[in-house]
Amino acid sequence: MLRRPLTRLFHQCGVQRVSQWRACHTDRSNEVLMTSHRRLAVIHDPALNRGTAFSNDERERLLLRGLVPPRQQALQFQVKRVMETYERQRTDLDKFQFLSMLMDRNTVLFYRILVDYFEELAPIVYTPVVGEACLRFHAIYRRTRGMYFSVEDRPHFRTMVYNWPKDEVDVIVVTDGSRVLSLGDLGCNSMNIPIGKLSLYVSAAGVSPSRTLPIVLDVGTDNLELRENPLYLGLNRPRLRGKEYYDLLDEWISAIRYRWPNTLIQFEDFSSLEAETLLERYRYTSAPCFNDDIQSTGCIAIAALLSSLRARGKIMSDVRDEKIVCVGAGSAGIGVCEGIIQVMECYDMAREKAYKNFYMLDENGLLGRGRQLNGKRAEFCRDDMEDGMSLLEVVRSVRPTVLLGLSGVGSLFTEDVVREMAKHVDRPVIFPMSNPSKSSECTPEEAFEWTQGRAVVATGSPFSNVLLEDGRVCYTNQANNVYSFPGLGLAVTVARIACVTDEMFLAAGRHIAELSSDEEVKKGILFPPVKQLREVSAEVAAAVVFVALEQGLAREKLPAWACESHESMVQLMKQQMWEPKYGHLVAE
Ligand SMILES: NC(=O)c1ccc[n+]([C@@H]2O[C@H](COP(=O)([O-])OP(=O)(O)OC[C@H]3O[C@@H](n4cnc5c(N)ncnc54)[C@H](O)[C@@H]3O)[C@@H](O)[C@H]2O)c1
Ligand SMILES: O=C(O)C[C@H](O)C(=O)O
Ligand SMILES: [Mg+2]
Repeated sequence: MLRRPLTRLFHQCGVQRVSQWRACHTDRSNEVLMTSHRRLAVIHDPALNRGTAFSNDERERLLLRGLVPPRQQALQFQVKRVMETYERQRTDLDKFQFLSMLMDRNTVLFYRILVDYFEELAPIVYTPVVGEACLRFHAIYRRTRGMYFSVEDRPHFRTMVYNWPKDEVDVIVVTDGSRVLSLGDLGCNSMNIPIGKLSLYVSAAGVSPSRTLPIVLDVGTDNLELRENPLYLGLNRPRLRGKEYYDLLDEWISAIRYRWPNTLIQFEDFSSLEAETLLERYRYTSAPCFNDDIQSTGCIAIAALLSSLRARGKIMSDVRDEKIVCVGAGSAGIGVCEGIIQVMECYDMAREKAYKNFYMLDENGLLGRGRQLNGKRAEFCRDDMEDGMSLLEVVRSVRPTVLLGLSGVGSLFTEDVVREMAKHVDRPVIFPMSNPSKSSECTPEEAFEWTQGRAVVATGSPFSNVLLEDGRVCYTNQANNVYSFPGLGLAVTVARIACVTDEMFLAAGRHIAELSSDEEVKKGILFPPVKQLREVSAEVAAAVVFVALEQGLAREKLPAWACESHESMVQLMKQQMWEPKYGHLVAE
């Protein structure tokens, strides 16, 4: 395990331990809601609303008699009705809208169906359909959710944060909409991204929905088509850049920290330069924050790669022998490759040597001799190869074992490229990780067809398994950061982790790689399917908490029984998960 100077981290993050396991942490699944609302105000509050499920007693106390149909229905029948209507929606965007409206109406019912039908619904509320919903946000907008902080709101951020009605916020997901999936600058239309990510914190890791806050920073957009559209809901101005941009971010983070000093902040879909700069600016100087596209994507790539070693009958330390071609040198590509370098370091490989295992390409081809780049990117330039070589040339000359796609450009892994790779390796590892689906560098079907089913495949967006002509089933995996951020959020919330470190993502990635059985892995199933994400999140959370304990960053004193083993910690994490069910509703 890599180590950082912990005393410095401890000091910078202002860690203060609490001495007691707080009683309020004993059972998050069974929330008690208190309300002074009565009559329609109850029904119109999605956190309180139970639709037809209000009990007679609740109808009496909250003055609801006559305001809802007489027959009382259990949650399971509401689920049945909602799912029947959902199935009748014609397009994916209709389904997205239907679910958004349900989310606005009844929190418990929305999350009940999301948890129960996760595999079917996650691709709608999250990748890939959320991308389409962002493109159309201005056209399909119905009701506000979350908060917007715009250039024009400066210098009022410190007062604005008090407009949010909750004193307790566990997780914020924030974007400035500058790089939404591979769809480019979508400005204020990006709000569905934080909403979608947070709905996965709740459904996949049991973070309480009332303690989440989606935020868009409207710093303008350079998307002229949007700006000129009269229905666009963001500011009609070019994107703020340079010092003014960072000043705005400083004001925003200071306002957030003023009201919610411990809240986890997830930076999402910022364009690469800003993503990397903001991460370095805030990671050790303010309370917990991380960049999902860099760190969390690194985590799932680590998991997929290590698990693929098992699939190929190798041992984990063989990671040092991988030859990795990564197409895409944005923050996601760099985050993934840096994550894999950390794994190589765990197996005693010197960092300088580890860089030699990588061949990175951007839109100008291979990062080779003479390429002028700064920071981490410069480390990946190959002095021993000509700059700008094409992907096919690189694959031909390098004979890679692993091909990563983080370019945001669909179909870059052409038949020539994949067949060339497959000539030299028995089981080519092919991870087209770009989102949404149409930006996938190749489809699993193509990867399996061009390698006669020998490839080990993981994609960013969900794809089905593939049936080859000879009757063999080839398994695909979704290498998406959704395997990591919800569990991390649960860990930070429960253990009140002061600072999110790379070691936490590393431990989580290594752990996810162990979750599938040998039999599954041999078939190419690299980790459990998304429908088991709640279990995976508990595993991830436990792995993260142990790193936090080791690094002295857990401020909550956790019960001794939970710290005894990984399994006990998983049990604690499961206990802490919010469950979508109608709990106690107390009339104040
Ligand atoms: N699977 C996941 O969990 C996950 C997580 C984060 C990001 N992503 C995806 O990764 C992609 C990239 O994200 P980013 O933030 O790094 O974006 P980015 O725009 O900063 O980076 C894209 C990189 O690809 C390069 N590129 C563009 N066209 C190319 C071409 N034709 N050939 C080779 N390289 C080319 C660019 O030069 C740049 O280096 C997006 O599609 C995003 O959705 C996936
Ligand atoms: O949103 C996703 O599906 C993954 C990732 O955060 C991305 O930006 O593509
Ligand atoms: Mg993202």
